[in-house]
Amino acid sequence: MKNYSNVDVWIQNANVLNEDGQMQRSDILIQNGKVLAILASGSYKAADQRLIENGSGTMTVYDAQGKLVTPGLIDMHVHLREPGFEHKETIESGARSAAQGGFTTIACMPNTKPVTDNPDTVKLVLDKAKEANLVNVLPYAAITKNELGRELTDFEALKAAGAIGFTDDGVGVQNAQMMKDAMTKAAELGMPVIAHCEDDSLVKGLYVSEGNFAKKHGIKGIPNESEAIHVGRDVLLAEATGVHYHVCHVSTEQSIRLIRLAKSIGVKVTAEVCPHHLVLSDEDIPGMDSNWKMNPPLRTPRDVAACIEALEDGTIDIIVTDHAPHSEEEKAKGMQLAPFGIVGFETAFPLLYTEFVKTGRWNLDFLVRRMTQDPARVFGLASGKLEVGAAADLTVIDLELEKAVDPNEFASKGRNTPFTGRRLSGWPVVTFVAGRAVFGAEHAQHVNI
Ligand SMILES: NC(=O)N[C@@H](CC(=O)O)C(=O)O
Ligand SMILES: [Zn+2]
Ligand SMILES: [Zn+2]
Repeated sequence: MKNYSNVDVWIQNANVLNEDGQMQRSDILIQNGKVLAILASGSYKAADQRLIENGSGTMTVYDAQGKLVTPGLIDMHVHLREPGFEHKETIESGARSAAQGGFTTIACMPNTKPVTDNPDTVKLVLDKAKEANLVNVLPYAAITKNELGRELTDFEALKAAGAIGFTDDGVGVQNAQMMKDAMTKAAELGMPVIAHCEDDSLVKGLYVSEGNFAKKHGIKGIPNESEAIHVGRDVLLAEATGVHYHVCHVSTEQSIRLIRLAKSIGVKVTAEVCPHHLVLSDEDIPGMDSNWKMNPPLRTPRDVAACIEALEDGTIDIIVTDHAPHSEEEKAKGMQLAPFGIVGFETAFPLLYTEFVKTGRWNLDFLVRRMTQDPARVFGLASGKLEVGAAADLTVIDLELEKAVDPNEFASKGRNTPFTGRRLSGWPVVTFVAGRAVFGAEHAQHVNI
């Protein structure tokens, strides 16, 4: 046993998933924000005793009491709304909400006001995130100025300012030449293009998908092709340009078919799916309630099944929330007029744990990987794994804790969720970023040794 000295944080009795997906009762030692050691529980006591005898500094001790400790969750698609829409969310409130949901790294979309289409706004986002001092915030920058699809932004300058990829999320890039130019430029810079896939001409004024809900209410629905047409166009352009092309919030069987084909011939394409598109279909929508309105819309049960299978077979790589807060006034405008979007940080893990792991469909390890090391792999991040030397970004999850979703408990300013009242288990209880508890700190006890 090595004599570990100057330990800042000692997490005792953590259940950690090892490389083979097996649970191991472990103690985690943290020093200077990094994982110093992962030891079999019980084995650190003696060393601690020596520390006590030496009488060195202050250590934070947290007894996980057998709770699951995972690498901090990563969410590569979120809306923080600042600058410009601070009444919906701020970087501070969004980061707090992320931490409460167990996320330690989040990548925020540029559909702010001003749009994050210039280096100053990228810097502002990074500065505000630093000020909030909660979770790691990675900004995306827009593909086109003001996300209007007319003129490319300055990719070099945006990359230099700290943007991690380019996307016009919120709208699709309608012009194929524009998308091809963007991909060519991004490929030169070694940056990914992240696409919200939606053909405007097929969705004008529509707000639910073409399915039984639309039929029942006698309204015209959004067809699946509106998404898949862009996916098909873009995988061809990705093949031609060699760019890393990432598909946002995949929701249809047709898109999945195209992504599967593109992957099979070696196109550099990756894809994400949101918890709501794995758990809900249009047939679950209870009525004209805007908390069930999001883009892409909830699709048919057949699409939901296709999304689940695609995640399982690797066609879809990662899970993201697309956390999209809106104010109560905005959402009160009714199904037709309210903005698209639902919040996602604080229900994502418990929802998927309850629906897929507790039911026996997925191993716990599968779910955790899709929310940690897979997003890190897809976007080339250093985080996502619990290992010695890595940043101590960790999430403590109480798999036994069961409670109903109560939006009043959200740290987000947004309350717009279709999951109110749903009983879920597997709630994050403490979130550490670089060894500091940014959520649930009250459970991490300080002792002087
Ligand atoms: N997903 C949504 O329904 N809304 C997002 C935009 C988007 O992700 O396309 C938003 O910004 O509100
Ligand atoms: Zn989108
Ligand atoms: Zn989005």
